[in-house]
Amino acid sequence: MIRTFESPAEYVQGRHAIDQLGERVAPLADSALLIGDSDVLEIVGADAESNLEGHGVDTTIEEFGRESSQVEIDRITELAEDLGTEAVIGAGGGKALDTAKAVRENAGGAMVSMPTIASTDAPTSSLSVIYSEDGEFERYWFYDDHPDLVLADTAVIAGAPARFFRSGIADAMATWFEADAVHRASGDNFFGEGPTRAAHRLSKLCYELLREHGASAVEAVEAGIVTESVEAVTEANTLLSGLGFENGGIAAAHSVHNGLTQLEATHHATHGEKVNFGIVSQLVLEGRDDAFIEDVIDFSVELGLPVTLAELGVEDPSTADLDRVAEAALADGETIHNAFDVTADDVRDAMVAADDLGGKRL
Ligand SMILES: NC(=O)c1ccc[n+]([C@@H]2O[C@H](COP(=O)([O-])OP(=O)(O)OC[C@H]3O[C@@H](n4cnc5c(N)ncnc54)[C@H](O)[C@@H]3O)[C@@H](O)[C@H]2O)c1
Ligand SMILES: [Zn+2]
Repeated sequence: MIRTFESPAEYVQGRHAIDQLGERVAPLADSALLIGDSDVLEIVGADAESNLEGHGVDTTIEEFGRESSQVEIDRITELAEDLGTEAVIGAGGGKALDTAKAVRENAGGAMVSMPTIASTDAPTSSLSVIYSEDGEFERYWFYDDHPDLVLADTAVIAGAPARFFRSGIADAMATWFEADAVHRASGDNFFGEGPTRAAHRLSKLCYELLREHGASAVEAVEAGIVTESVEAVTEANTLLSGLGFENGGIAAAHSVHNGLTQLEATHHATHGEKVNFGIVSQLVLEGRDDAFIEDVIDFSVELGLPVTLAELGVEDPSTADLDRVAEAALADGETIHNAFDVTADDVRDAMVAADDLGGKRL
């Protein structure tokens, strides 16, 4: 079996890491197009621009329209090509970073991820998740290249609403359960090859850090302060989860997430919040014992993560709705097939059971 492990070229994390943006981008490019939505630009736009310009990187800023859709990718690609910029910098959450990656794929040059929230493991990966303009999951888009630089400023991340940080913990917890399921089923990683032992162990370290530091890190972010717990969890959410999911492979939790996007009512829930429900659904599919599942649910509840469909916005779902979610979770190419041989009835019933178990622990 061929095993592969790939990663971004450089990862930088810490309080005021943004002060190093210019010196780290300058060796990669003489000009940059920085994209972020209006809220993100308000927070980091001016600092990023002056730091880049201060290191001789000619910088253009463009407001991102908030959805990683083909239409938005095409619009920004045209701008990057017209400007002839040598680097695309994505600032913000997963959607801005995924859009920046797609623009780099189209326009060439270097790609820099500057996550301003630790909400997902998108910053390090070499793929984008593409949605319709209405926010429904459409497809994954895989690239040959990883980001050239990932720069995470923990002062910015700890200053953001804690909900994003909690969501990143859920996305990162899924990394362990999914990589472990793929490992046991001899499934593939995101590169279509076997996962390395390193990927499996990094995913486990990711989960351990979350269990050890998750609660205190969430409290710190609620207070807007940076502690070593915040550093540990940011690293787990961003670096370890990113390396772990891509190199270790994902499974049912993310397929349930993708299925849930079929229901309009879930669109206000974050990626991580939907993934959290997917984790418990996956554990039910695996036939884990009651105590194990209750422990994961209790940790989620302690952190304030949703464990029921109602918390995701879906009150009293009809069987037809749940069947639609289950069928979407089992669509061709879905990652659930990496580790599970199950039917739509199995997935629907696992979601009903997860919802029921979650409701009992609230
Ligand atoms: N490509 C991958 O490998 C990968 C992995 C996981 C998730 N994803 C994708 O990532 C997306 C979800 O990302 P997300 O949950 O980060 O949502 P998001 O990108 O929509 O960002 C959420 C919000 O955070 C706000 N924000 C960002 N930084 C802030 C700050 N410092 N302070 C205040 N507000 C701030 C933004 O304005 C935005 O409204 C989904 O599309 C998902 O599919 C991709
Ligand atoms: Zn995810």
